[in-house]
Amino acid sequence: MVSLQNIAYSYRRGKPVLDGLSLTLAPGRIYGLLGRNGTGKSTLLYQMAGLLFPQSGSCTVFGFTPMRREPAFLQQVYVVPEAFVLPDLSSGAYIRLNAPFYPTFDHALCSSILQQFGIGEAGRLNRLSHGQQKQFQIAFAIATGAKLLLLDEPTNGLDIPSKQQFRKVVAGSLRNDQVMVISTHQVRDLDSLIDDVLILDQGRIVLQAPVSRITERLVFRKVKERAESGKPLYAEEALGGFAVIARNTTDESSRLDMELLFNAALSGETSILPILQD
Ligand SMILES: Nc1ncnc2c1ncn2[C@@H]1O[C@H](COP(=O)(O)OP(=O)(O)OP(=O)(O)O)[C@@H](O)[C@H]1O
Repeated sequence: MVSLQNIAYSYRRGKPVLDGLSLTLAPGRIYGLLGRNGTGKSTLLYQMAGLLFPQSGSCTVFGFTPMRREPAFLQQVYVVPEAFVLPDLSSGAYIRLNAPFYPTFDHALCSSILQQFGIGEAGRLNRLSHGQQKQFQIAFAIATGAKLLLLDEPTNGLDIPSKQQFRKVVAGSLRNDQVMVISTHQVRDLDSLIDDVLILDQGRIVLQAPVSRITERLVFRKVKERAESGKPLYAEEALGGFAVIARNTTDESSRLDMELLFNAALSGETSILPILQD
């Protein structure tokens, strides 16, 4: 269990990035952390990882306080940062040097994911392309078996087949005692991968809801005329008509349009968020 209570954090005085943020994450789930550029998604991930310390409030991760940075905690958390530099080492040498920090590291799983990404025979890591370096980092992260996996914009730099591969690898490898948080502002990349949506805005989580609850209570439709959907809760122009969100009053089954939900949640439209509350 990951629990953040009333966290505040600012880099510069008077400019809070996190401002009274509370959040609880359960094992066995993949959370999609969405937010505009610069809203504080990375800052939030770093609080959970013990890389930044809350200025007020409390954070606990599987019973540990991340800011204490105890070795037993650090073995159980892995962050793939948005930007990183890999050393001038072969993948095998990198794994031999770094895997021992993670007692649950699974070498067979690491090789299998690297194969799936098509970089099984990777040469020197610093000579791989940016996208391939990202794939290597994702494979290493999953293979650590860490109970908290934090992926910051993991699909940035991946081409379309690699994004599909990423979704397949992640969906197929999470154990039910692990929590994964994937931050992105490219909301479509998380389609059909995540269990729960988290939206961060103005220092707080403005929406936390399982995808199942969202599609139970709301319907997402494409219509030619705005009026076709009765009185939608939210509508925006889309190719050939409108994309709309309406209340699901007839157990209609529709596919979550994450981008539309994200736009609706941040549009100032106040009727949608209360409908999705627990
Ligand atoms: N080291 C730093 N010093 C000062 N300000 C910072 C620092 N790191 C981030 N910020 C500021 O904090 C805010 C949140 O940044 P953060 O990187 O957490 O956002 P983000 O949601 O991850 O953004 P993006 O989607 O663009 O990656 C931004 O306004 C950013 O300029």
